[in-house]
Parts: sequence; structure tokens; C-alpha cells
Amino acid sequence: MTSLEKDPAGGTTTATRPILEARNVSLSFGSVRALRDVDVTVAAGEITALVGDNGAGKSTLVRCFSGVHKPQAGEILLDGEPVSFSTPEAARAAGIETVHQNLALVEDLTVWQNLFLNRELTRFGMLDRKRMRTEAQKMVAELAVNVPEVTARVRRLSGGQRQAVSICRAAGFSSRLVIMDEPTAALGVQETARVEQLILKLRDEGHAVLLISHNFDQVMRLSQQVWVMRAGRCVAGRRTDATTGQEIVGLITGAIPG
Ligand SMILES: Nc1ncnc2c1ncn2[C@@H]1O[C@H](COP(=O)(O)OP(=O)(O)OP(=O)(O)O)[C@@H](O)[C@H]1O
Repeated sequence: MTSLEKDPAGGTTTATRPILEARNVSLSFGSVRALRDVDVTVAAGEITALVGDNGAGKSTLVRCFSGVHKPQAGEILLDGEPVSFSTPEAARAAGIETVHQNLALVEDLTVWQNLFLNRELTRFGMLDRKRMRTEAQKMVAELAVNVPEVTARVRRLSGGQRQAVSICRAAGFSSRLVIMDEPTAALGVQETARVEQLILKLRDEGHAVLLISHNFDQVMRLSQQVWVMRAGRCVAGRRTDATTGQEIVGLITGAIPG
């Protein structure tokens, strides 16, 4: 898909070629049908928002993208090729990084140690601490991340600074898609603004960003594409500039059928 197309619900869908696609993805947990024939696309250089009420299936879908869950039906395509990730490491190796809601950083390690956690650099079989520190400094500087020192322990950082380190970690290592599940839910106003700047920066650098958010203002401000989920189905896709917060709320609740 290289140009704007109309979706059956009347909205427009992805404007550029998707790097990631879910096609007819279904997944049940026992009798709970968490995902039913979900079609979603994510394009490079865009922020794609995934919205829906509690339990709509958003986290389950992104966990399929990040190698935590395996769809029971349908397929996931990366650059148009079907992929099947059996672990989060496999998804990461393919360039899909996730910034978790619960900030998966190790408190007692430094910023640079967290940035290189599970992908430590070695030299002659030994940890190359000096190079990791230098590289971490570069990563932080490139994203203009507001952290005191890469040698500071994460325990000392504020919520916003921690989230910035998580995003920095996800943006590094040549990731192509960064998935963010409620990245600002736990943050204050100023910290939220800083993290939003970082998200925009990622997009402007050409990363694809998939953003789960319950904050409609944020979705309308940051995203270019919105997918709406309801009770396990993807009920609508809209270009953000062709919709309104009111329409999105209606699609989420079902007041607008989608
Ligand atoms: N590991 C699991 N085992 C059993 N049921 C699950 C599991 N994960 C999710 N579910 C169920 O699947 C459905 C979709 O949940 P999911 O977490 O994907 O929703 P969500 O849209 O991310 O919600 P929220 O906004 O509250 O995070 C829910 O009914 C949930 O209870």
C-alpha cells in the first residue's frame, strides 16, 4: 500500500507501506477470545496509536508483535514477509523493541548497565565497560535524553528519566519498531511533555512507533494513524488528521459501530 486508501468503515488507512502487519490474527485464552480476526498495519516514520477500552485486546496484540504470545490463527508480516517469533529475543533480533508499562529497568544498576543489559559488549571475552559507557553516553546524547550521568544508578532517577532510559534503550540497537504501552501513564505533566518529545524524535528519525494510550489528547497530538479495538476486534482505522477525539471515543464505546 503506497497511497492513502479508504477502509470499509469510511476512514483512511495507512498512507505508507507498512513495515509490520497483523492479518486476521486471532488468539483465545481458554474461553476468552482476546483477539478476533485483527487486521492492523504500522508504518515507518509514523506514530500509530492503538486505542480501546480495558480488556479490548491491545496488550495481547502487541504481545503477539513482541514475541510473547503466538497467534492461534492469522499471520504477522514484517516487511511483507510472514514472521513467527517464538520469544521476545527473536522479535528484538528482528528490530522490534518494547517499552513496558512497568519500566523494566534494574534499580541497582547504572544507566549504562541498563542500556546494555543482556547485550553487553565484550572484548577478548571480558566485559568492555569503557566502550559500553562511551556508547551509552552517545545514545543518551543522540536522543537528548535528560539523565544526569550514564554512571548514575537508576534508583536515583525520576519516573520521567527512567522512562527516557527505557526509550533510549529501545531506540538504540537499530530497532525498527518501538512499541510503547502507556509510556506516560505514571508521569507528571512536565515529564510527560519530555517523554512525548522523545517519542516524536523517534518518529522523526524514521522509527515506527506503536503507541498504546488511554490519553486521547496524546493520541490526537502525536499519532498519524489510529486503530480502534473493541472486544477483541479491530473495529476501525483512521488517519488522525481525518478524525476527531469524539469519533474515536464513539468507536471505542460502540456508540459509532465502526
Ligand atoms: N495471559 C492471559 N490469560 C488469560 N486471559 C488474558 C491474558 N491476557 C489477557 N487476557 C484477557 O484477554 C482480554 C484482552 O486483554 P488485554 O490485556 O489484551 O486488553 P487491553 O486492551 O490491553 O486492556 P488494558 O487497557 O486494560 O490494558 C481480557 O479479557 C483479558 O482478561
